[in-house]
Amino acid sequence: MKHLDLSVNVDHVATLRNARGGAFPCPVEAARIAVEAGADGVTVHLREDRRHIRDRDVERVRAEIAAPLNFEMAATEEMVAFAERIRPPYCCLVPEKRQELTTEGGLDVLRAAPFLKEAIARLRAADVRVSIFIEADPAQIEAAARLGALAIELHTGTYAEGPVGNRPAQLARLKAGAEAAKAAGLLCHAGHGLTYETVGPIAAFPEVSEVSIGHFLISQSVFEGLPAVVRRFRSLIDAARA
Ligand SMILES: CC(=O)[C@@H](O)[C@H](O)COP(=O)(O)O
Ligand SMILES: NCC(=O)COP(=O)(O)O
Repeated sequence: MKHLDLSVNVDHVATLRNARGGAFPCPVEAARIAVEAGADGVTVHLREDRRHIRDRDVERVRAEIAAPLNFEMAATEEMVAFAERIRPPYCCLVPEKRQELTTEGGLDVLRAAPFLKEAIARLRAADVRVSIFIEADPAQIEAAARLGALAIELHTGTYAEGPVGNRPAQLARLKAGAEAAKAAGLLCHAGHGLTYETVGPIAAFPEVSEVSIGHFLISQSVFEGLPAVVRRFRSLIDAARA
């Protein structure tokens, strides 16, 4: 089966750095180490409140890291203008709520503000490939295609973080979403909450071409070291793909 890209999300290296307000650990250095260990790309989410990744981190990842940057952001005027300036190869539009601990669900494309369409058009004009973080709902996926997205990223959080007994049903829902993306002519990415235990069944979907993994991967690095964790994810993904 075709190679599946692993994009490593370094947001929570910045969370640790910001806990003491200093310069370490550095998310750009983490990105460099992850790529050296076999990551195909780097993901960062610049939140409106800058709680972890900051503007300078994104600029430095873009300028200093050879692997493609997947820039996650809310579809706001501020973020679109930022993306137009740094022109990341990939941009993933995500819903954002100031009080949430992490992203709580997919972007509701059917009810999205009119600005979403303008945001996608402006990003495309800046040569940015746009994906939308979305629930595995065929109606949402078809709407994403109509808006001009190149890809969707299936929200895997409900599968990965929910009760183990619900996983077969959640996987069936995600698989149908992956098939709907393919039928709509969209690339299919997946991510949120994935771990060693939950990545395999998602990587086994032939429609999925990229997974982005952050919180568990960075947390586990405290115990195993970042290169070892990236290598282990790489081999779990490759095994599921074989
Ligand atoms: C879109 C997605 O699932 C995650 O990348 C999420 O945006 C992570 O955000 P935090 O790193 O702030 O939890
Ligand atoms: N898009 C998902 C992502 O970048 C990482 O999500 P998580 O593994 O931190 O939940």
